Amino acid sequence: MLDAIRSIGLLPTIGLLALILALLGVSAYALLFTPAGDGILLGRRAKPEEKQFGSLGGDANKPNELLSSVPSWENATSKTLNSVYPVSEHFALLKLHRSLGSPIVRTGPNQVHVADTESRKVIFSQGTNYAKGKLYDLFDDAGIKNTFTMRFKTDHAPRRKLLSHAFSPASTKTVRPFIAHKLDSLLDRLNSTLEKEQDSLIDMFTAYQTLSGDITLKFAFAHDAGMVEAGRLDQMLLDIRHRTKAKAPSRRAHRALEMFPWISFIKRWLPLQVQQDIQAMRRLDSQVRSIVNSFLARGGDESEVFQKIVSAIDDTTGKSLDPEVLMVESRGLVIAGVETTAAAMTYLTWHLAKEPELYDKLLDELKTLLPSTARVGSSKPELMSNYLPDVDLVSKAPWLTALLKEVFRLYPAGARPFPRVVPEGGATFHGHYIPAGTEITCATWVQHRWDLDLWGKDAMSFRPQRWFDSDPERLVEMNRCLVPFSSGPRVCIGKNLAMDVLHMSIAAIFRNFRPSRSNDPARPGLVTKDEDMTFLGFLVAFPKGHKLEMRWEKVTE
Ligand code: HEM
Repeated sequence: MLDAIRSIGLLPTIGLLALILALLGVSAYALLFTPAGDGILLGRRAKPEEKQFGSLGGDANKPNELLSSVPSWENATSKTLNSVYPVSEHFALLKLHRSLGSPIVRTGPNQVHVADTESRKVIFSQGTNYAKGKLYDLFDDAGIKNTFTMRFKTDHAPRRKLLSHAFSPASTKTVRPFIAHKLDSLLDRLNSTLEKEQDSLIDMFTAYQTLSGDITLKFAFAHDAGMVEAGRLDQMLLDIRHRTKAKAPSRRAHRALEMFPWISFIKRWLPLQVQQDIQAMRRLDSQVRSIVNSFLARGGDESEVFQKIVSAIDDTTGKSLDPEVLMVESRGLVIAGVETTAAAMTYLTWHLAKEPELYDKLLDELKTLLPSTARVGSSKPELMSNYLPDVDLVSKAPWLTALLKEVFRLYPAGARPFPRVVPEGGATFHGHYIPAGTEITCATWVQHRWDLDLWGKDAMSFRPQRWFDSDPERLVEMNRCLVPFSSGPRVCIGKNLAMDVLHMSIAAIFRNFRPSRSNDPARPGLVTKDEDMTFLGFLVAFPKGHKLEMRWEKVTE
C-alpha cells in the first residue's frame, strides 16, 4: 500500500479509494432500492420474453400518453394506486370506478384497472397471453422464482405441470385423515376452553391459522408443527407473516444480501424495520432449509404429498427440483395456503356469530349429514376415520355451499389487484385502446361487487340467500363470475386442499359448537368490533385487528 502511495502519490490514492467506495455504495444502493426486475435481472441473463416485456414497458411508473383517454383519478400521473393505498387498494379501486362511473379506470401512469367480468375473462382466461406484472418479482427469494412468482408462461407451465400430481384431487384426499386429526384437536381445545372456570374467550383468527398452518405445513413439508395442540402460532408461521408483510426495501435488501453475502457489512446501517424484517426472513430460511434437509435425509414415501413434489421430474430439464428451489417452492405454498384458508373460516364464523338465524339453518343442515355430535377429545388419527365428515356429502350441502360462496364473494383472500401485462399488439377494453406493455388487472374483490345488475342492489351486504332467490339465468352467471381462486392458467393450485379443509372444518366445528349469543356486557358472545374486521391486505387479506375474539356454546342435541 505504502509503495502504491509512493508511486502514485497521496492525493491520487485517496481519490482512487474514494472512487472505489463510491462505486461500492452506488452498487449496493442500486441493488437494494431499484425496483425489482429492472436492469440486470439480478445476476442472470434476461430471457427473450423478459426482454420483450422490458422493452414494451410493463412498468406501472412509466408515463404512457396513449392512456390519456381512460377515465382517471387526479393523482394517477404521479403515483400508482398500489403505493398510495398499500393494504386497501381494493376499497379505493371500487370507489374510483363508482365515482367515475366507468368499468375501466387509469390507476397509474402506465396502469389500468377493469371491474367487469367480461374484461376479466379476457385477461384471466385459459390460453391467455397476459403475463404476470413486475410486482411478482418482489416476492422472489435470492432471484429464485416459485410457481406463484413466475411471470412468464415458458417458466410457469413446466413447473405447474411438475406440481400438478401432488395437488390432484386423489393426492389431496390422502391428507383428509390428517385434517380430521387436527380438527379433533381443535374441537378438544374449544371444549377445554369452554369448561374452564375462568374466561372462555378465544381468538378464532389465530385458532384457524394454527389449523390451516399445521395442515399446509404437513402438505408442503411433511412436517407436523403441532400448532393446534399448542394453541399458538409457531415462530415459523410468525416469520412467514412477517415476510408477507415486509415492504419492498426489506425484500430487496434480503435478496441482495442472500446473493452477495460479502456486502453483509452494510446491514447495520439499514433502517431498524428493514433489519428486523431481514432477521425474520433469515430465521425462516434456515428453519425451512433444516426441515427440507431432514426430510431428504430420512427419505419419504409416495404416500406423503411432499415426496410427490420431491420426486416429480421437470419436463424441460429432465430433473427433479434442486433442494434450494424445493425450499422456495414449498415455502411459497405455506405463504399461499395458511392465511387464505384461515381468512375464509374467520369471516364465515364472524357472520354466523353476528346473525344467529344463519347459524341455525346451518346446524339444521349439518344434523342431517352428521346425526350425532363428534366424540371430542380422542386426538388419535386412527380413530378419526370413524367420524370423519363425508366430504363429498358436505360439499353438496346447499346452505353450507351458499354461505361459503357468499364468504368467497365478499372476502376473496386475494383481494388486491394482481397485475398482468397487455401482450404484443395491445388490446381494446370498453372502446379504449390499451397498448402492449400496459399493466392491467381486475381485483376480484371489486369484480365481486361492481355489477349491480348481476349481484343485486345489495351487492355490498352478506346475504347468502341470494344464491337461492336469484333467477336461474342470473344464478348461472353469478356462479361463472365467482372467482375467489382466480381463473385460467394461474388459477390457485391449492384449491382442492383449501376446499377440503373448509368443508371438513365447517362441518366438524359448527356441528359441535355454536357461537355464543350472550349479550351480557361482562361476557359478550362476540367481542371483536366490526371496525376491526375490515378486510385489508397487501398480498393476502386479513381482518384489520388480526383477531376474531368470541365465545362459544356446546351443541348437545
Ligand atoms: C381459501 C383459500 C385460498 C384462496 C382464496 C386462494 C386464492 C388464490 C388466488 C386468487 C390465486 C391467484 C393469485 C395470482 O393471480 O397471483 C392463487 C394462486 C395460488 N395459490 Fe391459492 N388460495 C387459497 C389456498 C391455497 C392453498 C391451500 C395453497 C397451497 C397449499 C395455495 C397455493 C397457491 C399457489 C401455489 C398459487 C400460484 C398458482 C400459479 O400461479 O400457478 N392456495 N390462490
